[in-house]
Amino acid sequence: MTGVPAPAADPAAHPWGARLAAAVRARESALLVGLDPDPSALWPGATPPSAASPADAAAHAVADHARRVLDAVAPACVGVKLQSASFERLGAPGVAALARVAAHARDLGLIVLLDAKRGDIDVSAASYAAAALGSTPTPWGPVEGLGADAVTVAPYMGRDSIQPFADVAAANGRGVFVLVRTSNPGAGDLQERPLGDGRSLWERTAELVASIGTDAARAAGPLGPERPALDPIGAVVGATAPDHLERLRELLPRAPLLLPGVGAQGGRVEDLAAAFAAGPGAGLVTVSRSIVGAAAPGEDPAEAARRAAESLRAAIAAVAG
Ligand SMILES: O=C(O)c1cc(=O)[nH]c(=O)n1[C@@H]1O[C@H](COP(=O)(O)O)[C@@H](O)[C@H]1O
Repeated sequence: MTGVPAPAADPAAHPWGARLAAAVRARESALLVGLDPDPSALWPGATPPSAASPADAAAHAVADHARRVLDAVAPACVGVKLQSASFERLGAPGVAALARVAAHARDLGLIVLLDAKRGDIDVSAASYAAAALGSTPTPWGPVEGLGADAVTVAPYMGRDSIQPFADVAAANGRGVFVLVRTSNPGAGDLQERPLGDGRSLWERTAELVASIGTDAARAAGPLGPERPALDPIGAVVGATAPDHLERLRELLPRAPLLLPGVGAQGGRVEDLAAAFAAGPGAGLVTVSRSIVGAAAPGEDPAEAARRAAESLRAAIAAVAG
């Protein structure tokens, strides 16, 4: 333990990299459970209030499902990745459910990562960043956003679209994960394209992320021995392309890497060793379907999810060393 408290305690007082590493050490897990709730495929048992509107009923059921998933798997996890649109699609009740689920995750001591893949011009990016990670000054006083610990960001619009997230994150002890080399088949369409200098677009994106991360670390304090091992700006790197991991780690020596794509998309924890090289928090594996949908027909979904999460936690620990 480093003396840096785990996620919920006064985030602004400690840089994200140090907080993330402390959380992974304290919980002995580098696993984030992903919640992408489909209202038509929830765990059985939710009973919405009678006479509720469809949106209220669905949001109630989604929140109840999400709470039960978290209660089952939290002991094996360091955090939860909440897929924003899965909640937003239920309108205002869905957004309220997202906030309630985030609060429940925090109560369980989990890091809350909002997976919203934002990307916009600077002024709009600042609004998105405040909504996810910060607060907004108003004539009536500051208004808190969701209070997530970190958010995913799409880099297509370039440095000035990412920088507001880095700024809001730094001011609040939060983190950012920028899409660098995603897990989906379409990643090849653009990210693998060679640029004029022979490097691929994902390599150039990784360099941009490293540069923003170094600037953020410099702004937080001297880049000497006191600098946390991890920068506040991380990268999303699909577990479906493990051959890229060594090069990514070379380009991003201090970035936390968020690794989706294990299980349902074919990625394997055993292939991810290079991601963990920079120490606790350097590699974070996020798994949605293979945990939440782990149960065989007739099996208790909570027990199956608990077992799947525990087995992933152990597999990651074995690879991370
Ligand atoms: O940013 C992400 O979380 C993400 C990036 C990526 O490259 N691939 C990817 O599948 N994801 C997310 O991971 C989740 C799917 O996880 P699985 O159900 O475990 O395959 C969804 O929320 C995706 O949006």
